[in-house]
Amino acid sequence: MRSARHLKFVALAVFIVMVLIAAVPFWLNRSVNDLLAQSRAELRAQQRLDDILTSMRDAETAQRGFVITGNDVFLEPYEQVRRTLPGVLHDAKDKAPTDAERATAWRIARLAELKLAELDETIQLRRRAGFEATERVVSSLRGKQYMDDMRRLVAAEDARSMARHDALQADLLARSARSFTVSVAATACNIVALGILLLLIMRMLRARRAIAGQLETQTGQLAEAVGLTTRHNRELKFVAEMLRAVEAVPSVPDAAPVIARSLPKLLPGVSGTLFLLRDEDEHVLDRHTQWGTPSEQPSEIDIESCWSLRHGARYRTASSNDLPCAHYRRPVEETTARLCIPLVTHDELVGMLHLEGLAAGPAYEEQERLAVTVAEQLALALGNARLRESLRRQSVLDPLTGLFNRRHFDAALKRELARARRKNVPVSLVLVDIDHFKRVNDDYGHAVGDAVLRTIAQQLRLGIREGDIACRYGGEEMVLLLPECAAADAGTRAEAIRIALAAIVPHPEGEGPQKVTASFGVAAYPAHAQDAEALFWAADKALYRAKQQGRNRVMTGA
Ligand SMILES: Nc1nc2c(ncn2[C@@H]2O[C@H](COP(=O)(O)OP(=O)(O)OP(=O)(O)O)[C@@H](O)[C@H]2O)c(=O)[nH]1
Repeated sequence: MRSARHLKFVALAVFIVMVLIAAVPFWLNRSVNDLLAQSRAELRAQQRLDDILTSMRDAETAQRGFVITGNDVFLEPYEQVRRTLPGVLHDAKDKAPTDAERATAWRIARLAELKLAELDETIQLRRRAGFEATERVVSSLRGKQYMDDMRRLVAAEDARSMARHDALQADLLARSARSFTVSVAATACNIVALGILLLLIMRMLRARRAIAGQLETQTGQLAEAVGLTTRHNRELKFVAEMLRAVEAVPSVPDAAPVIARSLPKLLPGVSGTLFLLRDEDEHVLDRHTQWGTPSEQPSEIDIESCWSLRHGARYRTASSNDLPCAHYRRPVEETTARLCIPLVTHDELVGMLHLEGLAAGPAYEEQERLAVTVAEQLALALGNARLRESLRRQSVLDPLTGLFNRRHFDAALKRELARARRKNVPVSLVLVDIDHFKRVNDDYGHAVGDAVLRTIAQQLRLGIREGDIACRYGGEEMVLLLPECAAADAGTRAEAIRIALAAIVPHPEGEGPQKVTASFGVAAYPAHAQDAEALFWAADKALYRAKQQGRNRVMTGA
């Protein structure tokens, strides 16, 4: 841009110089014209003086003819001069080019007027007194003197005027020659300047074309960038929407339908399968969801069956030359690509995204970039969901037995009692206390005691329905909360658990007790108590009775 401005400035300067150069011959021509005008004015002034002299000669000849003949016919030229002379005299005096010439013109005019007066006088005399009288006056030579003076003045002026005219001609010739030389030089200069100007204009046009080309390229790049940004923004919006939805799910499996709904929007035409790492087995991933028209995939895969999981990096197959993963059930197609992306967050594997039907060719790179971005974000969101789930579980679960803890039990008891009141249904409570547990600890140590606690917890879990809650209330005391269960049914269930527990041989190798029993205290709302505290107290009293009556038994109600 700066160089274009610079070029414009130089072009303008060259143009001004050209105009100035072109003006020089005009200026010289004007001075030549001035000289010509001067020369012409000189000639006209001279001509006017000559005209006066000629007129006066004509008038004198006419006067002579009249004096000799007395015939008025001879006076005609004289009359003509009388009519025209004043104007001629006035012009001669007024239009003389210089002061000296003006003074001479005045003197000649004065002589002409005197001569004319003398001619008048002789003509009048001829009419009045006849030829002789007139001849005497004419012979006085007064009129001749006027004419001689006039002739002398005009001749002197002629000579001076010729000299001046010659000088002007010489000057004119010199100036014309100079003007020609300058004109030729100016034309040559202007041709050179024009050439420079043309070169500059061509350079300017070239620079402009280059700038226009650059601008066009930049405009194209800008449009491409805007298109790319718009597409990225749309993708980011979809990713953000998906992540928000995944963040809101209560557990990792709940995220599956959200992902299956969102990914087709982000990767249209691409089918996929989401595998998630199994909680209790770090080598197995379960198939959680699929979308699009995916190929058949196993319901669970081993880490070893996928190259991406083995190497911890995305794995792509796009032709039959590529080694397929073991979880592929169909051979690799030549027209589309498959991509396995491990979902890893904070160096921990969360799952694996298997994509199919990816475009082959250059569009693939773009799809892969997006798929990897989505997978990274998804791994993070799923990792967070898993963390949230685990934290939530930890806050309500007892770490040793995996049963709910006392805090959760208290809240659940209140909630179930309120529901029972609203729905007018019973709720039962079963307190479970291990018999002679102190002995187990004393005889085999706390580790074995803990193992016994876990065995009993497992047995309790197995013995209750879905929706029932088993808690470790504290120490070796556990409690079952059985919604919509009356005292009799609760007693029957407790009895079944008791029998199952008594039948277990926890340590067949002899490194722990061969038998474990527990006592059960059962109480129910509304049969034995109306509120949580009373219900618990009633169940505790029943438990106490079971202990009192020899342990390993179930006692019910107040
Ligand atoms: N190993 C282990 N022992 C526990 C735990 N919590 C409580 N205990 C033990 O459980 C025993 C409870 O003993 P007691 O209350 O005297 O009753 P018991 O020996 O079971 O006798 P009865 O209930 O009358 O049959 C104590 O020795 C506690 O130390 C635990 O988390 N792990």
